[in-house]
Amino acid sequence: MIEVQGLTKLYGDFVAVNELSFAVQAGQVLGLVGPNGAGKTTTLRCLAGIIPPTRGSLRICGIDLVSNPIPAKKELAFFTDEPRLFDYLTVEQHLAFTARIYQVADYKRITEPLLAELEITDKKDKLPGELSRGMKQKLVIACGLLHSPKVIFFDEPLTGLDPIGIRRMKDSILKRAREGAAIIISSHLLHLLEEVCSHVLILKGGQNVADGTVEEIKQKFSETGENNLENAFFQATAETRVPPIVPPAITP
Ligand SMILES: Nc1ncnc2c1ncn2[C@@H]1O[C@H](COP(=O)(O)OP(=O)(O)OP(=O)(O)O)[C@@H](O)[C@H]1O
Repeated sequence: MIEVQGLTKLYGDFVAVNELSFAVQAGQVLGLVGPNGAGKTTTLRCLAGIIPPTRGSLRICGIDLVSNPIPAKKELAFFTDEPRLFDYLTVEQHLAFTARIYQVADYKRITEPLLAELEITDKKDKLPGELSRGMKQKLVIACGLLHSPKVIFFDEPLTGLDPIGIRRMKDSILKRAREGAAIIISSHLLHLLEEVCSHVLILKGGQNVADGTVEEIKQKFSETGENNLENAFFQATAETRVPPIVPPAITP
C-alpha cells in the first residue's frame, strides 16, 4: 500500500531525509519516531505529495505519487497536528465541501456515523470559531476520512484531545487498520505507539536507524535495558536517558 524506495529530501544543500526505504502493508500501523529534526514531518509531507522528494520512488496503492499525483492522492489522507479550517463554513458545510472535492456521492450516509464516532454530531451548525481545539481536530479528521482513504498519515494525532478523545482516536486508528488501511503515525508519544502500532521505524538525522515490528524493536534493545519502546528509542538514537524525577521526601 505504501512503498518508499530511496527517499531523499534536501532543503538547499541540507539533507533532511537520506535514502529512506520501507513499506507499509494493508492493516499495518507504522510508528515513525525520532528526535526533533529527525525528518519525520518531511517524510510524511513527501509521502502525502505536499513537497516533492529530491530523489526516490514513492508509491501509494501501487500508484507513483510523483508522476501520477492526483490518483495517488485520492487514496490517502494526511492529518497534521494543526487543524486548518475555513472560518466561514460550518461543520456540515466543511463536510459537504470536502465531499464535493473528493467526489464522494451519498456523503451524508457516511458523515452521520463519522460525526457520531467523533462525538461532534451536536456541532453540525457551528463555525470553527465556536469549536474547541480538540473539536476542530475531530472535524478535520471527519473531513479526511470521508473518501475512505486506504492510506492514512497522522502527524501527532493526539494534540489537543481530551482523555476520552485520546481513547477514541486510538480506537479509530485501530478500526481503520482492521478495515485494511495502511497507516503511518509520527509521534513523540511512545506509549501511544506501543499501544496502536504493529511496526516502528526510528529515524535520526534523516536516516533509518532501526525498523521492524514493535516486538522486534523492543527485543533488539532489551539486552541493555528494559523491554519497551522508550528504551529502544533511547538506545537507537543514543540519547542520554533522563533520570526519573524522585519526589522530595515529605517530613511530618
Ligand atoms: N522548509 C524547510 N527548509 C529548510 N529546512 C527545513 C525545512 N523544513 C524542515 N527543515 C529541516 O529539516 C530537518 C527535519 O525537519 P522535520 O520537520 O522533518 O523534523 P521532525 O522529525 O518532524 O521534527 P520534530 O519532531 O521537531 O517535529 C530539520 O533539521 C529542519 O530544520
